[in-house]
Amino acid sequence: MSNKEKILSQLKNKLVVSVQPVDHGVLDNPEIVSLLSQAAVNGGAGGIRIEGVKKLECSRPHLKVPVIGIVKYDLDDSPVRITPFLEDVENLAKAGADIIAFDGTDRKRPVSREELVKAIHSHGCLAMADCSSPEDGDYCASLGCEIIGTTLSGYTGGPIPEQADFALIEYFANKGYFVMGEGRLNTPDDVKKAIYSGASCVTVGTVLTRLEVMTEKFANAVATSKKEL
Ligand SMILES: CC(=O)N[C@H](C=O)[C@@H](O)[C@H](O)[C@H](O)COP(=O)(O)O
Repeated sequence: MSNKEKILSQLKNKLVVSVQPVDHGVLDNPEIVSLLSQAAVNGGAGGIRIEGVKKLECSRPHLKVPVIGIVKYDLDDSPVRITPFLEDVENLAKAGADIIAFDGTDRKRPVSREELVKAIHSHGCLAMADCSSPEDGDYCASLGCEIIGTTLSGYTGGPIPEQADFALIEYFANKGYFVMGEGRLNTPDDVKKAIYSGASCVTVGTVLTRLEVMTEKFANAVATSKKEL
């Protein structure tokens, strides 16, 4: 079995946990990301997604499951945030990523999607395209991306929908892609629906690893249902 087949078979029908604590929050550091990742694996995660080279470096030695690496930026001249540069591909690969995910959308970007995929493959990693639409997925699949994700559906303009994009999962699955259902999968039922829609595996982030975001939801629920003393 090739390395590529091995990694895809390890991920098939598995939960990936995206361990991306709130930016600049108290949990946003490499040791904590490493511990959260290990806890996620202990709870049954079959893969981990990590943002940042240092965090990946620190977590990798403790993880026996496939690791998806990304680096995120807020650029002045491009809306693309996820792994826009070639040097990040190199650094993520050196830090031990098995898979490198990048923004697979057709938007203004510093480096073309073709160049990114080539670089990811040249480092022996699998390429995952974070897509927003059927066109993104079809194009990135034609470039040889091994994993097509719904990660960016709902995040390229307009209001963010409540629900995950199950229709996009189904579209990609019908094309025969290895599909990562990702984005707004917030409950075990969402995850089941994603798999039934054809996802090969799923990624869950915010509800598991952004403690401040989730706490705020509960705190608001309490605050808005206060009874008079
Ligand atoms: C749109 C974007 O930048 N998504 C990011 C990609 O890395 C993360 O912020 C998400 O947490 C991740 O995709 C998992 O999704 P959710 O947190 O909804 O389970």
